[in-house]
Formats: sequence, structure tokens, C-alpha cells
Amino acid sequence: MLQPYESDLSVKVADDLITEKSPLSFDHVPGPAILKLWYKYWKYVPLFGTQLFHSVLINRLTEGNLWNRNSTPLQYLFNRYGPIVRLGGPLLNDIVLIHRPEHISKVFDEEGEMPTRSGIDILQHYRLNHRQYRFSGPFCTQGQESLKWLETKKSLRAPIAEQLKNQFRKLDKSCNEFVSRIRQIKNRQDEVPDNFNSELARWGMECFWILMINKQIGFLDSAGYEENSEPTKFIKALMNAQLYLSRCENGFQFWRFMETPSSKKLFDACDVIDGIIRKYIRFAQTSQQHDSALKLENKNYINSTILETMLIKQNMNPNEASTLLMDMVILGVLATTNSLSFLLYYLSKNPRVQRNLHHEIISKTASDLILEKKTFDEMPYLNACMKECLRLRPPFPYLTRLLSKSISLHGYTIPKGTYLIMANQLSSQREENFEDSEKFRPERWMTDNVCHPKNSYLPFGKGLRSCIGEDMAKIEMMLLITKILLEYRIEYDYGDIHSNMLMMNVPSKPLRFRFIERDECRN
Ligand code: HEM
Repeated sequence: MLQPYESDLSVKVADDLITEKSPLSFDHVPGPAILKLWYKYWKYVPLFGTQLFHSVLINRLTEGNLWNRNSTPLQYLFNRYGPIVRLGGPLLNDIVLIHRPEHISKVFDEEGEMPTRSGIDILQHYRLNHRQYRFSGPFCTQGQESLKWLETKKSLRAPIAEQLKNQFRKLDKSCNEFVSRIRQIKNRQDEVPDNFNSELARWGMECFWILMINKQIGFLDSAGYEENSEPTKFIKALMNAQLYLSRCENGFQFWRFMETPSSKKLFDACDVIDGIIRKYIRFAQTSQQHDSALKLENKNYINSTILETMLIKQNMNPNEASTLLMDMVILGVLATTNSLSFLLYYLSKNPRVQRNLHHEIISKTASDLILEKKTFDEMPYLNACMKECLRLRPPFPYLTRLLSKSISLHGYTIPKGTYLIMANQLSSQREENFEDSEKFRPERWMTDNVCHPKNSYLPFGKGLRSCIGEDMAKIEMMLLITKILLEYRIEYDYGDIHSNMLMMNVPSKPLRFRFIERDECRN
């Protein structure tokens, strides 16, 4: 039975009252009435850790014994209270959890011109307080600042699409280098070492800089692996940043009051990343001065790199550009490489799918056909495999929005200022939205009439604040999978890999894949 929020248990929620015509007040939204600190819950809302801090006490709080071995805490809450759950407290805005596609649609339909999502407070703190910058970064930006970001974002879309086409050959080359690297690092049982995720991060960074500055930096070169090389320093800092970002955000946020070991390590890692990014910003500024006369005269940015576009066309200062690039790296590049890890895992666990995909790849790359960006439009199975992986393991399991106006959801009035957590991973794993939802079945995306409810699958978010790196991520992932499968069959012999939360879904175990040479196997 549903219980109304707060202590007035005498208020009964009659189903027939729940109509859009006469919305019930917010106080009727069900949710845990007796709040109790509960650690397990917290880790399932990591992205939201920020705004939730003052409600650390609230967010892990719930009624009775929440631990249910068969479901995540979030599922428990939905099973217990229904499709709309209110968590709230005396200290902060209320939080409402939703998962139904029609409710998610409604939030996006009404998100307005300045949508706000939950930021990442420790990153904001790093920028605004530690570095004294003025831009808190795209992931954190809110209010008026976000209008400027949205303008920048709009102007970057065309250059990104342009560079994905123009730099395709370089991306292709870096994927070939990665494939060769696998050959160097796998052991006699064809197994790659435990740190394969950081190898993938090197490849992700190489692709990132190709697209931003049209150059290969050498993350996959032998010199780039030397202990004191810039790529090695960058990758170490990146992995540390991911780890300590998550430690600072999830859990009690002592860093708000004083420097903690985790915030220090995070800031040190961010300083290294910032320092290296700034070096490329300085290069771009120099080359900009060099030929800016020509470019400005012709108002022609076609030959500019994305970084130059940020600096020239968007007039971003180095602090702003560095902040944007750092967010893209820490959250975007790692989201891509973690998704790739899961895709490799799913392919290794589903030999039939891997075989079908290999056949498609062979047919498209037969004879001396040169791979091009548009080749992927003709590879439906590859696209389907990627979608299926992002359905089961989207890097960001939640989307969040701060309501800019009151809306009516499921018969309740949800007031302006409420934080909405939209459980998109849960939504794309519910049986009513996807049949056999737990299975990795790319074929579900192959029919003309894909029948899942609108907005039940949103790995890249939606609306004005949706992911700017979607095409980059997709093209890079498809290119690398194609190259890998052309050379190797992938196997994995260990226990199931689930996801851990490190600001995003990351594989719970080392990626000890076996890459077996194609010419040693029959398929
Ligand atoms: C598989 C890879 C990726 C996934 C699944 C992903 C997913 C997401 C999601 C869910 C959001 C929030 C959207 C929303 O709130 O509606 C987001 C935002 C963002 N992503 Fe990605 N992302 C990926 C890769 C990338 C890459 C490669 C980059 C850039 C290099 C990037 C840059 C960004 C930026 C800058 C934002 C903030 C956009 C804004 O606030 O307006 N992402 N991403």
C-alpha cells in the first residue's frame, strides 16, 4: 500500500483521485516516512552526490530494512512506493525519483531554456575556489552561466562533426596502433594484463586530442609509455582523478570544511591534467596568432581545430577552455572507454553475437574497401551491439534536472525547485520497456519497428543539456571494435563483470580479456 510522504499517515491516496485534472499536492507523493541513515543507498546516486550533500542524512535515509538482495535500493524504493518516490528533508530541496518513460518525457518536454542538472560540487570547488576560475565547467554550470555554455555548445556541434570526418584517417591509425599494442601486451595465453582499462584510456585520449587539435600526441607510442613521459603522467592523473572524484563526492564531504587526503589527491591530479591541457592551449594560441589575420579576414574557421574554434570563435579564455576540455576528458573520454570495456565483455560472453558482428565487419571491409565514417551507417549490427551495451550499461545510470517550474506527474503536483532523478538505466532494463531486458540481444534494435517506449533509452541524455560528445563516442567505439574484431576473437574466462560506481559505471573486475589471433582460429 502506498504511504503518503511525511507523517500524516491518515491522508489516503485514492487511485481514482490521481488524475491530471485534479493533481494531488506534493505532500501526497509517497516516500520513506521514517528516515534512517543507510550507507548502501548512497552509492547508487553518485552523480547526484553534490546537491545531496546537505541531505547526506536524507538520501541514505529510509524506512525499515531496505536491504533486499534481489534488487538495488532504487528498485526497492520503486517497488515499495510506486513510480514516483519523494525523498526530502528539512535541510534542502526535495528529491523525486522517477523511472517511467512517460514521466521522463514530461520532465524533458517542460525543461525550459535553461535546464539545470545536478553538478559535481568538488569539481566546481576546484575551479572556483582552488584555481579561482570563473567557469565551473559544463557538467556543473547552472543558472545564467549555463546560457553562455549552451551558446558555446551550439557553436561546437558543426566543428565536431567536421573534424570527425576530416580526422577519420588519424582516428583509424590510432585504432590500428591500439590493435598492435594488444599484440605486444598479451601473454602466451593471449590474455591482456589487469591494467587494460588504462590502455583503453590511452587510446581514448589519443582520439580525443586528434579531434581537438588534429594531432596525434603519442599516447600509444613506445616513448609515450616511458615513466616520465607526458602521456604516462596524463593517464595516471586521469585515473586518479576518476578515483578521487568519486571518493570526494560519495560519502561524507569533509572537503567542504578542510582539505582531505582525497581532495588533495584529486586536486593534484586535476593540476597535472590542467597543466598539460594548457600547454596545448598555448600552442593553439600561438598558431592562432600566426594565421589569425587570414582566418579573421576570411571569417573562415574551416581549417581551425576545435580548440582554435573555442579560443577564436567562442572567445573562450584559457581558463574556460581548459575547464571545458578537462570535463570532456574526465567524464566524456572515460565514459567512452568504460562503455567500450563493457562492449568487449558482452561480445566475449556472447560468441554468437561476436560471430555475427565479425561477419558484418568482414562483408563491409572486404576487398580493399577503405573504412570511412559513413561505412558505419551501413553496419546495422555494429550499431545495434553498441546500443545494446549502452542500454544495459549506460555510463551514467541517472539523469538529473532541477525543475524550473511546477509540473504535474502521475497526478501529483511537483513544485519548482525539486530535483528529479530519472533512473534511465533502470528504465531501459525494465521488462515492460524491453522484453528479456536482462539479455544482451542486439537483434532487438534491428527491426524496423523497434518497439520500446519513447525515452526508455537515453544513454546520452536529452534536450539542451544532452551529451555533446555522442557522435565522437559512437564513431570511436565502432571504429575500434571493427579493428579489434578484424584481428582477434575475444574471450573472457573469469567471473561475471558487473559495474562499480566511480562517478559512472565502471567494470567491477580487471579486464583480463583474451585476444586470439584470427588466423589462428576459424572464425
Ligand atoms: C559513451 C560515451 C558517452 C556517454 C554515454 C555520455 C553520456 C552523457 C550524459 C548522459 C550526459 C548528461 C546529459 C543530460 O543531462 O541530458 C552527458 C553530458 C555531457 N557529455 Fe557525454 N557521454 C559520453 C561521451 C562523451 C564524450 C566523448 C564527450 C566529449 C569529449 C562528452 C562530453 C559531454 C559534455 C561536455 C556534457 C555536458 C553537456 C551539457 O551540460 O550541456 N561526453 N554525457
